[in-house]
Amino acid sequence: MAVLDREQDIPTLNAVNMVQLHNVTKAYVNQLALSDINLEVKKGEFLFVTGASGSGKSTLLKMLYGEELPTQGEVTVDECNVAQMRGDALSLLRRRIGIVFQDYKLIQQRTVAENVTVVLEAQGYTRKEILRRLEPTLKLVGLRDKANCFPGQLSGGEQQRVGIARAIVSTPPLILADEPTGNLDPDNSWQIIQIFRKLNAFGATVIITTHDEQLVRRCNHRVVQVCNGKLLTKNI
Ligand SMILES: Nc1ncnc2c1ncn2[C@@H]1O[C@H](COP(=O)(O)OP(=O)(O)OP(=O)(O)O)[C@@H](O)[C@H]1O
Repeated sequence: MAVLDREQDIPTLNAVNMVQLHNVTKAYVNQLALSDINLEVKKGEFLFVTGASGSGKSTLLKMLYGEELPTQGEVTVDECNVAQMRGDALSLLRRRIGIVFQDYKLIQQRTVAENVTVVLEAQGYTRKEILRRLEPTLKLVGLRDKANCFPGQLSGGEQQRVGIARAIVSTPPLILADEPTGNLDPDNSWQIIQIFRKLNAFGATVIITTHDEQLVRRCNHRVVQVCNGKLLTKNI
């Protein structure tokens, strides 16, 4: 996999883009994480973000849902300038983003079904609507027969499917997954990626960070690499 050149297209605002980073720098107190990066992700695209540990992949994703703010530059998601969003507006934007974590972040005392629907309950969906969404979501991630299990009764791959189900049950147009296969073996990793590819085929924009170069090579999707705070375009 050869690194070709910098992502240096100047972004232009238009509705075709789901995500746009324009001259974005992110500095933590003692650490420059990202330096003057530009990135456009079109609606319906599937993007892998690769890079060494500590290169800034998670930071990039966190800026998309407002968990971290850029030190300089502009982060636009679904035509919203994320840094300018506050309170309800930020909550509404986040509802349009499904987030999947490497460590699943499941509630151990709740069943699979409850873990998946807890967000819908918090968002005020009716019981009928929650049930209408639960069944096809569990089917899509292959967990229909595990709805009443607790996370501790599931394998790592199954727990990650619950994490994905929770992220997608409200059918968000943007799905962000931070090292979703980081704790999984190659077979499970591949199955998880197949779920994301299916969601992408249904129209979702998907952005996945990963260390797994082999996995990336098996898929024919766009790849960018974070390296020394810069974004490089990669050819697979
Ligand atoms: N809250 C924070 N405060 C200070 N420095 C931070 C903070 N979060 C991340 N960093 C630093 O910023 C850099 C980028 O971190 P980040 O977590 O984005 O990397 P990463 O590529 O996701 O790493 P990994 O693959 O290990 O998860 C690292 O040097 C990290 O130590």
